[in-house]
Amino acid sequence: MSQRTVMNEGDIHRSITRMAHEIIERNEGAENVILLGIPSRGVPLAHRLSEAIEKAGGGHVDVGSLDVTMHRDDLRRNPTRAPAPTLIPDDGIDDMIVVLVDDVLYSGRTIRAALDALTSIGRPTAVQLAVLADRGHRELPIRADYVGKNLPTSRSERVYVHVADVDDADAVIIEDPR
Ligand SMILES: O=P(O)(O)OC[C@H]1O[C@H](OP(=O)(O)OP(=O)(O)O)[C@H](O)[C@@H]1O
Ligand SMILES: O=c1cc[nH]c(=O)[nH]1
Repeated sequence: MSQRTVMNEGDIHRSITRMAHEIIERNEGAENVILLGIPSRGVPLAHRLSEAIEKAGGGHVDVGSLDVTMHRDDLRRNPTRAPAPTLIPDDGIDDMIVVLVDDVLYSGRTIRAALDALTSIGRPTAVQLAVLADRGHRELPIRADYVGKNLPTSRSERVYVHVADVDDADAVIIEDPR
């Protein structure tokens, strides 16, 4: 097995800062934006994006978390996943621009489940997607609006995002089982 670090703390910080600027530019400000992190690591990343948006002059952006466990299409194959909290800002998501935040985008199935989960919560004006790492190999017609880094990978590899809030330090690592 081999591992290689493809993003370090500085790279992750710069990517989040850039994505924050892109969110502000695309939405002509961030006053109608809500960030919903997908547990587990999407949630601390959403908080960091919110801080970066505020630093970039976009003002305060609410952050919540969206658990997708019960909406997954592999629930029957893997029934032991523990649900995580869904926490929606008090004013809800109606007529807001929801930016879903996740660490890795791969098959797209987690994001499909997130879109399903959102429909029971409200009707946003638009839903956008921010991911720290896009490793390709999509199985559904889903793409990210904001990407920290595109990581060409083989299917046998696995991408691990470490965030200091949960792990020891910030890093993005590709693990090759061979
Ligand atoms: O595009 P996909 O094929 O759905 O893969 C991406 C998802 O996989 C990982 O979550 P995982 O299910 O491993 O759980 P975790 O967040 O608890 O690590 C990652 O955090 C994404 O949410
Ligand atoms: O490589 C992968 C694939 C799915 N989810 C991850 O976090 N990494």
